[in-house]
Amino acid sequence: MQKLLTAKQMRDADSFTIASKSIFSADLMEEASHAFVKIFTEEFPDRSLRVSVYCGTGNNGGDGLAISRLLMQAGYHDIKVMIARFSANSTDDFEINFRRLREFQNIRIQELRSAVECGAETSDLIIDALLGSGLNKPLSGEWEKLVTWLNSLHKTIVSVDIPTGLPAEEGAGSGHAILHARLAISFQRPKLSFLLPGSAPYLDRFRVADIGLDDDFIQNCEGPYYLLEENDIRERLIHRAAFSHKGTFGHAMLVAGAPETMGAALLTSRACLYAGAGLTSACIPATGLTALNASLPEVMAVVRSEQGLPTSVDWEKYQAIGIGPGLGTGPGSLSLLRVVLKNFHKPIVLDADALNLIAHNYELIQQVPEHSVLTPHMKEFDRLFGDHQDWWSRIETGIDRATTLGCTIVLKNRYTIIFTPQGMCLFNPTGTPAMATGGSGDALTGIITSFLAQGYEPHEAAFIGTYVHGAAGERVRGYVATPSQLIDELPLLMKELAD
Ligand SMILES: NC(=O)C1=CN([C@@H]2O[C@H](COP(=O)(O)OP(=O)(O)OC[C@H]3O[C@@H](n4cnc5c(N)ncnc54)[C@H](OP(=O)(O)O)[C@@H]3O)[C@@H](O)[C@H]2O)[C@H](O)CC1
Ligand SMILES: [K+]
Repeated sequence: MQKLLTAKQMRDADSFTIASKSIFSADLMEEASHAFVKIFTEEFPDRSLRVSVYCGTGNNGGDGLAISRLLMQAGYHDIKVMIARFSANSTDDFEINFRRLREFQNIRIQELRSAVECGAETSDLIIDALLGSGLNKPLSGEWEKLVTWLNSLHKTIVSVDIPTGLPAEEGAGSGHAILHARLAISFQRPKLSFLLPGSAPYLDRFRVADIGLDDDFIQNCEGPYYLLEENDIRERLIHRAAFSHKGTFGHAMLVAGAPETMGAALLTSRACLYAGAGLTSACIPATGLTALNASLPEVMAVVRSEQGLPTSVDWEKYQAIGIGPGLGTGPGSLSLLRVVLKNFHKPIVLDADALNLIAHNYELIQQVPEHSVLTPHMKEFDRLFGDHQDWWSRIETGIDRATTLGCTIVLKNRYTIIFTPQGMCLFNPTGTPAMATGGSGDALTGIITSFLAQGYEPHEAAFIGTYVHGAAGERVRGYVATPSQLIDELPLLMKELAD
Protein backbone atom coordinates (compact mmCIF):
# COMPACT_ATOMS: atom_id res chain seq x y z
CA MET A 1 0.00 0.00 0.00
CA GLN A 2 1.14 3.49 -0.72
CA LYS A 3 1.79 5.87 2.11
CA LEU A 4 -0.04 9.17 1.60
CA LEU A 5 1.72 12.27 2.82
CA THR A 6 0.79 15.73 4.00
CA ALA A 7 2.24 18.71 2.11
CA LYS A 8 4.78 19.21 4.90
CA GLN A 9 5.91 15.56 4.70
CA MET A 10 6.18 15.89 0.91
CA ARG A 11 8.54 18.84 1.39
CA ASP A 12 10.59 16.69 3.79
CA ALA A 13 10.71 13.89 1.19
CA ASP A 14 11.83 16.52 -1.32
CA SER A 15 14.70 17.68 0.95
CA PHE A 16 15.70 14.12 1.83
CA THR A 17 15.87 13.10 -1.83
CA ILE A 18 17.95 16.17 -2.71
CA ALA A 19 20.39 15.42 0.13
CA SER A 20 20.59 11.65 -0.36
CA LYS A 21 21.00 11.79 -4.14
CA SER A 22 23.33 14.82 -3.92
CA ILE A 23 21.32 16.67 -6.53
CA PHE A 24 20.22 20.31 -6.78
CA SER A 25 16.61 21.21 -6.05
CA ALA A 26 16.39 22.63 -9.59
CA ASP A 27 17.20 19.13 -10.87
CA LEU A 28 14.26 17.74 -8.92
CA MET A 29 12.06 20.47 -10.39
CA GLU A 30 13.31 19.48 -13.85
CA GLU A 31 12.48 15.83 -13.08
CA ALA A 32 9.01 16.79 -11.88
CA SER A 33 8.41 18.90 -14.99
CA HIS A 34 9.51 16.06 -17.29
CA ALA A 35 7.13 13.70 -15.46
CA PHE A 36 4.31 16.23 -15.88
CA VAL A 37 5.02 16.69 -19.60
CA LYS A 38 5.10 12.93 -20.19
CA ILE A 39 1.55 12.58 -18.87
CA PHE A 40 0.42 15.81 -20.51
CA THR A 41 1.53 14.62 -23.97
CA GLU A 42 -0.36 11.35 -23.46
CA GLU A 43 -3.50 13.25 -22.53
CA PHE A 44 -3.21 16.08 -25.09
CA PRO A 45 -1.09 14.83 -28.01
CA ASP A 46 -2.18 17.59 -30.44
CA ARG A 47 0.93 19.79 -30.84
CA SER A 48 -1.08 22.61 -32.43
CA LEU A 49 -2.95 23.30 -29.16
CA ARG A 50 -2.73 26.90 -28.03
CA VAL A 51 -1.56 26.64 -24.43
CA SER A 52 -1.38 29.37 -21.78
CA VAL A 53 0.69 28.58 -18.71
CA TYR A 54 -0.20 30.67 -15.65
CA CYS A 55 2.67 30.72 -13.15
CA GLY A 56 3.13 32.03 -9.62
CA THR A 57 6.59 32.88 -8.37
CA GLY A 58 7.05 29.95 -5.95
CA ASN A 59 8.13 26.45 -6.86
CA ASN A 60 4.77 25.62 -8.41
CA GLY A 61 5.38 28.56 -10.72
CA GLY A 62 8.95 27.33 -11.26
CA ASP A 63 7.49 24.01 -12.41
CA GLY A 64 5.23 25.95 -14.78
CA LEU A 65 8.21 27.71 -16.37
CA ALA A 66 10.15 24.46 -16.78
CA ILE A 67 7.03 22.76 -18.19
CA SER A 68 6.59 25.60 -20.73
CA ARG A 69 10.17 25.10 -21.95
CA LEU A 70 9.81 21.30 -22.12
CA LEU A 71 6.49 21.57 -23.99
CA MET A 72 8.17 23.82 -26.57
CA GLN A 73 10.90 21.20 -26.94
CA ALA A 74 8.21 18.51 -27.32
CA GLY A 75 6.74 20.39 -30.31
CA TYR A 76 3.93 22.48 -28.79
CA HIS A 77 4.70 25.71 -30.61
CA ASP A 78 1.92 28.04 -29.45
CA ILE A 79 2.72 28.65 -25.82
CA LYS A 80 2.12 31.78 -23.82
CA VAL A 81 3.44 32.21 -20.27
CA MET A 82 1.66 34.50 -17.82
CA ILE A 83 3.51 35.24 -14.60
CA ALA A 84 1.47 36.48 -11.65
CA ARG A 85 3.89 38.82 -9.88
CA PHE A 86 1.49 39.54 -7.04
CA SER A 87 4.22 39.19 -4.44
CA ALA A 88 7.78 40.54 -4.28
CA ASN A 89 8.98 37.06 -3.26
CA SER A 90 10.17 34.35 -5.59
CA THR A 91 12.07 31.11 -5.05
CA ASP A 92 15.58 30.41 -6.36
CA ASP A 93 14.31 27.61 -8.59
CA PHE A 94 11.67 29.91 -10.04
CA GLU A 95 14.43 32.40 -10.94
CA ILE A 96 16.66 29.68 -12.44
CA ASN A 97 13.82 28.55 -14.68
CA PHE A 98 12.84 32.11 -15.54
CA ARG A 99 16.35 32.69 -16.89
CA ARG A 100 16.30 29.38 -18.78
CA LEU A 101 12.94 30.14 -20.35
CA ARG A 102 13.92 33.61 -21.54
CA GLU A 103 16.64 32.04 -23.69
CA PHE A 104 13.87 30.72 -25.92
CA GLN A 105 13.31 33.14 -28.79
CA ASN A 106 9.71 32.53 -29.69
CA ILE A 107 8.04 32.20 -26.34
CA ARG A 108 5.68 34.93 -25.20
CA ILE A 109 6.05 35.91 -21.55
CA GLN A 110 3.75 38.42 -19.88
CA GLU A 111 4.17 39.57 -16.31
CA LEU A 112 1.03 40.57 -14.42
CA ARG A 113 0.93 42.96 -11.49
CA SER A 114 -2.83 42.61 -11.20
CA ALA A 115 -5.52 40.28 -12.51
CA VAL A 116 -7.07 42.91 -14.81
CA GLU A 117 -3.88 42.99 -16.92
CA CYS A 118 -4.69 39.55 -18.32
CA GLY A 119 -6.49 40.73 -21.45
CA ALA A 120 -8.24 38.30 -23.77
CA GLU A 121 -7.52 34.61 -23.26
CA THR A 122 -7.61 32.88 -26.64
CA SER A 123 -5.86 29.63 -25.72
CA ASP A 124 -7.41 26.17 -26.06
CA LEU A 125 -6.01 24.97 -22.77
CA ILE A 126 -4.66 26.50 -19.58
CA ILE A 127 -1.93 25.03 -17.42
CA ASP A 128 -2.27 26.14 -13.82
CA ALA A 129 1.07 26.62 -12.06
CA LEU A 130 -0.03 29.54 -9.90
CA LEU A 131 0.09 28.04 -6.43
CA GLY A 132 0.71 24.47 -5.38
CA SER A 133 1.17 22.66 -2.12
CA GLY A 134 2.66 25.82 -0.55
CA LEU A 135 -0.86 27.26 -0.14
CA ASN A 136 -1.13 28.45 3.44
CA LYS A 137 -4.35 30.48 3.47
CA PRO A 138 -7.49 30.93 1.35
CA LEU A 139 -7.06 32.99 -1.81
CA SER A 140 -7.83 36.69 -1.57
CA GLY A 141 -7.05 39.93 -3.42
CA GLU A 142 -5.49 39.57 -6.89
CA TRP A 143 -5.17 35.78 -6.54
CA GLU A 144 -8.86 35.44 -5.92
CA LYS A 145 -9.69 37.77 -8.84
CA LEU A 146 -7.41 35.87 -11.21
CA VAL A 147 -8.78 32.45 -10.24
CA THR A 148 -12.38 33.65 -10.43
CA TRP A 149 -11.73 35.08 -13.90
CA LEU A 150 -9.98 31.87 -15.08
CA ASN A 151 -12.95 29.81 -13.86
CA SER A 152 -15.34 32.10 -15.72
CA LEU A 153 -13.61 31.24 -19.03
CA HIS A 154 -14.79 27.60 -18.80
CA LYS A 155 -11.67 26.36 -20.52
CA THR A 156 -9.87 23.07 -20.03
CA ILE A 157 -7.53 23.62 -17.10
CA VAL A 158 -4.72 21.22 -16.21
CA SER A 159 -3.19 21.86 -12.81
CA VAL A 160 0.40 21.29 -11.86
CA ASP A 161 0.40 19.21 -8.67
CA ILE A 162 -2.88 20.60 -7.29
CA PRO A 163 -5.57 23.10 -8.39
CA THR A 164 -4.66 26.58 -7.18
CA GLY A 165 -6.45 27.34 -3.92
CA LEU A 166 -7.30 23.72 -3.03
CA PRO A 167 -5.71 22.71 0.29
CA ALA A 168 -3.60 19.56 0.08
CA GLU A 169 -5.10 17.90 3.13
CA GLU A 170 -8.27 18.92 4.78
CA GLY A 171 -10.36 19.54 1.68
CA ALA A 172 -11.97 22.67 0.42
CA GLY A 173 -13.53 25.21 2.72
CA SER A 174 -16.72 26.67 1.30
CA GLY A 175 -16.92 30.20 0.01
CA HIS A 176 -13.30 30.56 -1.13
CA ALA A 177 -12.09 30.86 -4.71
CA ILE A 178 -10.51 27.65 -5.97
CA LEU A 179 -9.56 26.86 -9.54
CA HIS A 180 -11.67 24.18 -11.23
CA ALA A 181 -9.28 21.81 -13.02
CA ARG A 182 -10.28 19.20 -15.56
CA LEU A 183 -7.14 17.27 -14.59
CA ALA A 184 -4.45 17.58 -11.94
CA ILE A 185 -1.10 15.92 -12.52
CA SER A 186 0.08 15.43 -8.97
CA PHE A 187 3.64 14.70 -7.90
CA GLN A 188 4.54 11.31 -6.42
CA ARG A 189 1.31 10.75 -4.51
CA PRO A 190 -2.26 12.02 -4.78
CA LYS A 191 -3.04 14.74 -2.29
CA LEU A 192 -5.26 13.60 0.57
CA SER A 193 -7.86 16.22 -0.36
CA PHE A 194 -8.31 14.61 -3.81
CA LEU A 195 -9.76 11.56 -2.07
CA LEU A 196 -12.40 13.53 -0.19
CA PRO A 197 -15.76 14.64 -1.64
CA GLY A 198 -14.95 18.32 -0.94
CA SER A 199 -12.57 18.34 -3.92
CA ALA A 200 -15.26 17.23 -6.39
CA PRO A 201 -16.29 20.75 -7.52
CA TYR A 202 -12.65 21.65 -8.25
CA LEU A 203 -11.15 18.53 -9.72
CA ASP A 204 -12.63 16.19 -12.29
CA ARG A 205 -9.76 13.71 -12.34
CA PHE A 206 -6.16 13.28 -11.28
CA ARG A 207 -3.12 11.36 -12.39
CA VAL A 208 0.04 10.82 -10.39
CA ALA A 209 3.50 11.49 -11.81
CA ASP A 210 6.51 9.68 -10.34
CA ILE A 211 9.17 12.35 -9.84
CA GLY A 212 11.78 10.07 -8.26
CA LEU A 213 11.39 10.99 -4.59
CA ASP A 214 12.90 8.46 -2.20
CA ASP A 215 10.29 5.73 -1.79
CA ASP A 216 11.72 4.23 1.41
CA PHE A 217 11.64 7.64 3.03
CA ILE A 218 8.02 8.13 2.00
CA GLN A 219 6.87 4.69 3.13
CA ASN A 220 8.55 5.20 6.52
CA CYS A 221 7.05 8.62 7.19
CA GLU A 222 4.92 8.87 10.31
CA GLY A 223 1.20 9.04 9.75
CA PRO A 224 -1.91 6.90 9.35
CA TYR A 225 -2.81 7.52 5.69
CA TYR A 226 -2.49 4.86 3.01
CA LEU A 227 -3.83 4.11 -0.44
CA LEU A 228 -4.75 0.48 -1.11
CA GLU A 229 -3.25 -1.06 -4.23
CA GLU A 230 -4.08 -4.17 -6.23
CA ASN A 231 -0.95 -5.86 -4.92
CA ASP A 232 -2.22 -5.60 -1.36
CA ILE A 233 -5.16 -7.75 -2.40
CA ARG A 234 -3.10 -10.19 -4.48
CA GLU A 235 -0.78 -10.74 -1.50
CA ARG A 236 -3.66 -11.43 0.86
CA LEU A 237 -6.17 -13.36 -1.22
CA ILE A 238 -5.58 -17.04 -0.51
CA HIS A 239 -5.29 -19.40 -3.46
CA ARG A 240 -7.88 -22.21 -3.14
CA ALA A 241 -5.77 -25.29 -2.51
CA ALA A 242 -6.51 -28.79 -3.76
CA PHE A 243 -8.61 -30.85 -1.35
CA SER A 244 -10.41 -27.71 -0.13
CA HIS A 245 -14.03 -28.40 0.75
CA LYS A 246 -16.99 -26.31 1.83
CA GLY A 247 -15.90 -26.56 5.45
CA THR A 248 -12.58 -24.93 4.55
CA PHE A 249 -14.25 -21.64 3.75
CA GLY A 250 -16.50 -21.15 6.72
CA HIS A 251 -20.19 -20.73 7.33
CA ALA A 252 -21.61 -17.20 7.19
CA MET A 253 -25.03 -16.04 8.32
CA LEU A 254 -26.67 -12.87 7.04
CA VAL A 255 -29.37 -11.44 9.26
CA ALA A 256 -31.19 -9.20 6.84
CA GLY A 257 -34.40 -8.29 5.06
CA ALA A 258 -37.98 -7.70 6.12
CA PRO A 259 -41.18 -8.61 4.24
CA GLU A 260 -40.93 -5.42 2.12
CA THR A 261 -37.13 -5.41 1.82
CA MET A 262 -36.28 -8.99 0.98
CA GLY A 263 -34.15 -7.72 -1.90
CA ALA A 264 -31.54 -6.54 0.60
CA ALA A 265 -31.35 -10.02 2.15
CA LEU A 266 -31.09 -11.66 -1.27
CA LEU A 267 -28.35 -9.31 -2.47
CA THR A 268 -26.26 -9.56 0.67
CA SER A 269 -26.59 -13.37 0.75
CA ARG A 270 -25.75 -13.67 -2.92
CA ALA A 271 -22.68 -11.47 -2.51
CA CYS A 272 -21.54 -13.61 0.41
CA LEU A 273 -21.96 -16.79 -1.62
CA TYR A 274 -20.20 -15.40 -4.70
CA ALA A 275 -17.31 -14.03 -2.61
CA GLY A 276 -16.54 -17.59 -1.61
CA ALA A 277 -18.03 -18.50 1.77
CA GLY A 278 -18.20 -22.29 2.09
CA LEU A 279 -21.76 -22.13 3.38
CA THR A 280 -24.16 -19.20 3.46
CA SER A 281 -27.31 -18.97 5.56
CA ALA A 282 -29.84 -16.17 5.41
CA CYS A 283 -31.82 -15.31 8.50
CA ILE A 284 -35.07 -13.99 7.00
CA PRO A 285 -38.78 -13.69 7.75
CA ALA A 286 -41.00 -16.58 6.61
CA THR A 287 -42.54 -14.42 3.88
CA GLY A 288 -39.17 -14.30 2.13
CA LEU A 289 -38.66 -18.04 2.00
CA THR A 290 -40.07 -18.61 -1.47
CA ALA A 291 -38.03 -15.78 -2.92
CA LEU A 292 -34.85 -17.13 -1.31
CA ASN A 293 -35.42 -20.70 -2.39
CA ALA A 294 -36.33 -19.66 -5.91
CA SER A 295 -33.46 -17.25 -6.49
CA LEU A 296 -30.62 -18.60 -4.33
CA PRO A 297 -30.89 -22.39 -4.02
CA GLU A 298 -27.35 -22.57 -2.59
CA VAL A 299 -28.27 -20.43 0.41
CA MET A 300 -29.86 -22.00 3.50
CA ALA A 301 -32.58 -20.29 5.48
CA VAL A 302 -32.93 -19.60 9.18
CA VAL A 303 -36.54 -18.48 9.38
CA ARG A 304 -37.35 -15.88 12.00
CA SER A 305 -40.80 -14.74 13.14
CA GLU A 306 -42.17 -11.59 14.73
CA GLN A 307 -41.22 -13.19 18.04
CA GLY A 308 -37.64 -13.60 16.96
CA LEU A 309 -35.28 -16.44 16.15
CA PRO A 310 -36.02 -20.14 16.52
CA THR A 311 -34.68 -21.48 19.82
CA SER A 312 -32.58 -24.03 18.02
CA VAL A 313 -29.97 -21.66 16.52
CA ASP A 314 -26.55 -23.24 16.90
CA TRP A 315 -24.40 -20.13 17.14
CA GLU A 316 -21.14 -22.05 17.26
CA LYS A 317 -21.44 -23.32 13.72
CA TYR A 318 -21.15 -19.85 12.18
CA GLN A 319 -17.74 -18.30 11.65
CA ALA A 320 -19.20 -14.89 10.87
CA ILE A 321 -22.47 -12.99 10.96
CA GLY A 322 -23.43 -9.94 8.91
CA ILE A 323 -26.43 -8.02 10.19
CA GLY A 324 -28.40 -5.01 9.05
CA PRO A 325 -29.34 -4.72 5.35
CA GLY A 326 -33.08 -4.12 5.00
CA LEU A 327 -33.68 -5.14 8.61
CA GLY A 328 -35.80 -2.17 9.67
CA THR A 329 -35.51 -0.34 12.97
CA GLY A 330 -38.68 -1.50 14.72
CA PRO A 331 -38.80 -3.25 18.13
CA GLY A 332 -38.54 -6.72 16.53
CA SER A 333 -35.29 -5.74 14.77
CA LEU A 334 -33.90 -4.26 17.96
CA SER A 335 -34.54 -7.43 19.95
CA LEU A 336 -33.07 -9.48 17.09
CA LEU A 337 -29.89 -7.40 17.22
CA ARG A 338 -29.77 -7.79 21.00
CA VAL A 339 -30.06 -11.59 20.66
CA VAL A 340 -27.25 -11.72 18.10
CA LEU A 341 -24.96 -9.54 20.22
CA LYS A 342 -25.74 -11.62 23.31
CA ASN A 343 -25.10 -14.99 21.70
CA PHE A 344 -22.41 -14.47 19.08
CA HIS A 345 -18.98 -13.47 20.29
CA LYS A 346 -16.85 -13.64 17.15
CA PRO A 347 -16.38 -10.49 15.02
CA ILE A 348 -19.50 -9.53 13.09
CA VAL A 349 -20.27 -7.13 10.26
CA LEU A 350 -22.75 -4.39 11.16
CA ASP A 351 -24.43 -2.39 8.43
CA ALA A 352 -27.41 -0.17 7.67
CA ASP A 353 -30.27 -0.64 10.16
CA ALA A 354 -28.05 -2.49 12.64
CA LEU A 355 -25.96 0.69 12.80
CA ASN A 356 -29.06 2.88 13.02
CA LEU A 357 -30.34 0.76 15.90
CA ILE A 358 -27.03 1.12 17.72
CA ALA A 359 -27.07 4.88 17.07
CA HIS A 360 -30.42 5.10 18.89
CA ASN A 361 -29.44 2.64 21.62
CA TYR A 362 -25.81 3.56 22.00
CA GLU A 363 -25.21 1.37 25.06
CA LEU A 364 -25.32 -1.56 22.60
CA ILE A 365 -21.95 -0.50 21.18
CA GLN A 366 -20.37 -2.01 24.30
CA GLN A 367 -21.72 -5.43 23.30
CA VAL A 368 -20.33 -5.37 19.76
CA PRO A 369 -17.64 -8.08 19.69
CA GLU A 370 -14.08 -6.80 19.50
CA HIS A 371 -12.64 -6.62 15.97
CA SER A 372 -16.07 -6.35 14.39
CA VAL A 373 -16.48 -4.42 11.14
CA LEU A 374 -18.88 -1.46 10.89
CA THR A 375 -19.80 -0.34 7.37
CA PRO A 376 -21.60 3.02 7.62
CA HIS A 377 -22.20 5.50 4.83
CA MET A 378 -21.76 9.14 5.75
CA LYS A 379 -25.21 9.61 7.31
CA GLU A 380 -25.00 6.39 9.32
CA PHE A 381 -21.52 7.42 10.46
CA ASP A 382 -22.85 10.78 11.70
CA ARG A 383 -25.84 9.13 13.38
CA LEU A 384 -23.45 6.86 15.24
CA PHE A 385 -20.70 9.30 16.13
CA GLY A 386 -22.31 12.76 15.92
CA ASP A 387 -22.65 15.40 13.20
CA HIS A 388 -19.54 16.51 11.34
CA GLN A 389 -18.99 19.72 9.40
CA ASP A 390 -16.57 18.17 6.92
CA TRP A 391 -14.85 14.99 5.87
CA TRP A 392 -11.56 15.83 7.51
CA SER A 393 -13.24 15.83 10.93
CA ARG A 394 -14.94 12.52 10.02
CA ILE A 395 -11.47 11.10 9.38
CA GLU A 396 -10.29 12.25 12.80
CA THR A 397 -13.36 10.69 14.44
CA GLY A 398 -12.97 7.47 12.40
CA ILE A 399 -9.37 7.01 13.52
CA ASP A 400 -10.33 7.70 17.13
CA ARG A 401 -13.42 5.44 17.25
CA ALA A 402 -11.81 2.51 15.45
CA THR A 403 -8.95 2.48 17.96
CA THR A 404 -11.07 3.03 21.07
CA LEU A 405 -13.76 0.51 20.08
CA GLY A 406 -11.22 -1.98 18.69
CA CYS A 407 -13.29 -2.25 15.50
CA THR A 408 -12.70 -1.71 11.80
CA ILE A 409 -14.85 1.08 10.37
CA VAL A 410 -15.55 1.17 6.64
CA LEU A 411 -16.80 4.66 5.79
CA LYS A 412 -18.36 4.24 2.35
CA ASN A 413 -17.76 6.81 -0.34
CA ARG A 414 -16.19 7.25 -3.80
CA TYR A 415 -12.89 6.53 -2.08
CA THR A 416 -14.11 4.40 0.80
CA ILE A 417 -12.06 5.02 3.95
CA ILE A 418 -11.14 2.09 6.18
CA PHE A 419 -10.13 2.80 9.77
CA THR A 420 -8.45 -0.06 11.59
CA PRO A 421 -8.17 -0.76 15.33
CA GLN A 422 -4.42 -0.19 14.92
CA GLY A 423 -5.07 3.43 13.86
CA MET A 424 -4.54 3.11 10.12
CA CYS A 425 -6.65 5.10 7.68
CA LEU A 426 -6.74 3.51 4.24
CA PHE A 427 -8.35 4.86 1.10
CA ASN A 428 -9.74 2.38 -1.40
CA PRO A 429 -9.17 3.46 -5.01
CA THR A 430 -11.62 1.15 -6.76
CA GLY A 431 -15.21 1.89 -7.66
CA THR A 432 -17.16 4.02 -10.07
CA PRO A 433 -20.09 6.44 -9.97
CA ALA A 434 -22.04 3.72 -11.83
CA MET A 435 -22.23 1.92 -8.47
CA ALA A 436 -24.20 4.77 -6.89
CA THR A 437 -27.41 2.76 -6.76
CA GLY A 438 -29.44 1.05 -4.01
CA GLY A 439 -28.12 -2.32 -2.89
CA SER A 440 -24.41 -1.63 -3.45
CA GLY A 441 -23.87 -1.42 0.29
CA ASP A 442 -25.82 -4.67 0.86
CA ALA A 443 -23.43 -6.39 -1.55
CA LEU A 444 -20.42 -5.00 0.35
CA THR A 445 -21.76 -6.33 3.66
CA GLY A 446 -22.17 -9.80 2.15
CA ILE A 447 -18.68 -9.73 0.66
CA ILE A 448 -16.94 -8.66 3.90
CA THR A 449 -18.96 -11.20 5.93
CA SER A 450 -17.90 -13.86 3.43
CA PHE A 451 -14.19 -13.05 3.88
CA LEU A 452 -14.62 -12.99 7.64
CA ALA A 453 -16.18 -16.48 7.50
CA GLN A 454 -13.30 -17.66 5.31
CA GLY A 455 -10.88 -16.86 8.10
CA TYR A 456 -9.35 -13.55 7.09
CA GLU A 457 -8.49 -11.12 9.88
CA PRO A 458 -11.40 -8.68 10.15
CA HIS A 459 -9.45 -5.63 8.95
CA GLU A 460 -8.09 -7.68 6.05
CA ALA A 461 -11.61 -8.86 5.22
CA ALA A 462 -12.51 -5.16 5.05
CA PHE A 463 -9.51 -4.31 2.80
CA ILE A 464 -10.14 -7.18 0.39
CA GLY A 465 -13.91 -6.84 0.48
CA THR A 466 -13.91 -3.12 -0.21
CA TYR A 467 -11.35 -3.42 -2.98
CA VAL A 468 -13.02 -6.29 -4.86
CA HIS A 469 -16.45 -4.70 -4.43
CA GLY A 470 -15.23 -1.58 -6.24
CA ALA A 471 -13.17 -3.49 -8.80
CA ALA A 472 -16.16 -5.73 -9.63
CA GLY A 473 -18.28 -2.60 -10.13
CA GLU A 474 -15.66 -1.20 -12.53
CA ARG A 475 -15.83 -4.37 -14.61
CA VAL A 476 -19.55 -3.92 -15.25
CA ARG A 477 -18.63 -1.02 -17.57
CA GLY A 478 -22.18 0.29 -17.99
CA TYR A 479 -23.75 3.62 -17.13
CA VAL A 480 -25.14 1.85 -14.07
CA ALA A 481 -23.53 -1.11 -12.32
CA THR A 482 -26.36 -2.87 -10.51
CA PRO A 483 -25.43 -4.86 -7.39
CA SER A 484 -26.49 -8.08 -9.14
CA GLN A 485 -24.18 -7.37 -12.07
CA LEU A 486 -21.35 -6.48 -9.70
CA ILE A 487 -21.84 -9.70 -7.73
CA ASP A 488 -21.71 -11.75 -10.95
CA GLU A 489 -18.23 -10.35 -11.64
CA LEU A 490 -16.81 -11.43 -8.28
CA PRO A 491 -15.75 -15.06 -8.88
CA LEU A 492 -13.74 -14.38 -12.04
CA LEU A 493 -12.22 -11.19 -10.65
CA MET A 494 -11.13 -12.96 -7.47
CA LYS A 495 -9.70 -15.87 -9.42
CA GLU A 496 -7.59 -13.45 -11.44
CA LEU A 497 -6.40 -11.72 -8.27
CA ALA A 498 -5.62 -14.97 -6.42
CA ASP A 499 -3.77 -16.77 -9.24
N1 LIG B 1 8.29 17.30 -3.42
C1 LIG B 1 7.47 17.85 -4.24
O1 LIG B 1 6.29 17.56 -4.22
C2 LIG B 1 7.98 18.84 -5.19
C3 LIG B 1 7.19 19.93 -5.44
N2 LIG B 1 7.53 20.89 -6.31
C4 LIG B 1 6.59 21.95 -6.56
O2 LIG B 1 6.65 22.88 -5.51
C5 LIG B 1 5.34 23.25 -5.16
C6 LIG B 1 5.33 23.86 -3.81
O3 LIG B 1 6.13 25.02 -3.93
P1 LIG B 1 6.24 26.15 -2.82
O4 LIG B 1 7.25 27.10 -3.28
O5 LIG B 1 6.44 25.51 -1.51
O6 LIG B 1 4.80 26.77 -2.79
P2 LIG B 1 3.81 27.36 -3.89
O7 LIG B 1 4.46 27.56 -5.18
O8 LIG B 1 2.59 26.51 -3.85
O9 LIG B 1 3.45 28.76 -3.25
C7 LIG B 1 4.40 29.79 -3.21
C8 LIG B 1 4.14 30.77 -2.12
O10 LIG B 1 2.89 31.40 -2.24
C9 LIG B 1 2.51 31.93 -0.98
N3 LIG B 1 1.11 31.63 -0.69
C10 LIG B 1 0.59 30.57 -0.11
N4 LIG B 1 -0.73 30.66 -0.03
C11 LIG B 1 -1.07 31.83 -0.58
C12 LIG B 1 -2.29 32.51 -0.81
N5 LIG B 1 -3.44 31.99 -0.43
N6 LIG B 1 -2.28 33.70 -1.40
C13 LIG B 1 -1.12 34.24 -1.79
N7 LIG B 1 0.09 33.67 -1.62
C14 LIG B 1 0.10 32.47 -1.03
C15 LIG B 1 3.43 31.35 0.04
O11 LIG B 1 4.39 32.31 0.37
P3 LIG B 1 4.20 33.30 1.63
O12 LIG B 1 5.47 34.09 1.61
O13 LIG B 1 3.00 34.13 1.35
O14 LIG B 1 4.01 32.44 2.84
C16 LIG B 1 4.09 30.21 -0.73
O15 LIG B 1 5.34 29.89 -0.24
C17 LIG B 1 4.56 21.99 -5.34
O16 LIG B 1 3.18 22.20 -5.45
C18 LIG B 1 5.16 21.49 -6.65
O17 LIG B 1 4.52 22.11 -7.74
C19 LIG B 1 8.87 20.82 -6.95
O18 LIG B 1 8.98 21.45 -8.11
C20 LIG B 1 9.33 19.40 -7.12
C21 LIG B 1 9.29 18.65 -5.84
K1 LIG C 1 -1.32 24.63 -9.30
